[in-house]
Amino acid sequence: MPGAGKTTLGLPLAKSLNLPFFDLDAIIEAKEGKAIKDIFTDQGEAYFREVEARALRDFCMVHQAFILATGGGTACFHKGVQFMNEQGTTVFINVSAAELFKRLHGKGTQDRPLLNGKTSEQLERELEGKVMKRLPYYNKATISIAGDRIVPQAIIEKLA
Ligand SMILES: Nc1ncnc2c1ncn2[C@@H]1O[C@H](COP(=O)(O)OP(=O)(O)O)[C@@H](O)[C@H]1O
Ligand SMILES: O=C(O)C1=C[C@@H](OP(=O)(O)O)[C@@H](O)[C@H](O)C1
Ligand SMILES: [Mg+2]
Repeated sequence: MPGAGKTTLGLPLAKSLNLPFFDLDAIIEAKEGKAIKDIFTDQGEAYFREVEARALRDFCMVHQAFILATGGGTACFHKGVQFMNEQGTTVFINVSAAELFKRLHGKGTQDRPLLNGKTSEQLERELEGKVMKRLPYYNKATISIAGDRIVPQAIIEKLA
């Protein structure tokens, strides 16, 4: 989910495993020459999902061993989780909707177009709804780690 810590945990995780780290949103922004939120505004979500799916597949064609932080929706559109599971190991960082709300309300929604412009109550409900809707996809991940204070070491232990 957005706010789960994919971007934050990805870099130290990659360092510990001696692997290069990449963030799919950053790759998309570089390719499109604009911020994720501007892609949503200018071209809409369906376009973003196509670009995201293409960027993921292009990336995997040229990279072998890496840690990739995806966006929260990557697994859930265009058979994302199925594709990623064919490529390697996927990790579901399972953080409660209540904790996601604590992390994201206020500034955390500014660059997250799907969560932007909502009241606190709307954001809380939106996060709960999204978690429920997306769980069937996230639950297909190879490895799942749950909790509101996940550290890179905990992921490494699950990978071992
Ligand atoms: N393991 C963690 N424990 C506590 N706070 C975290 C953790 N991971 C991320 N955060 C905080 O949550 C917010 C979103 O993190 P981010 O890595 O951007 O999430 P994602 O890439 O999954 O959307 C940031 O403010 C970050 O500091
Ligand atoms: O959950 C989503 O659908 C999205 C999550 C975002 O990434 P983060 O999960 O890093 O916020 C970004 O890819 C885009 O705004 C859509
Ligand atoms: Mg991120």
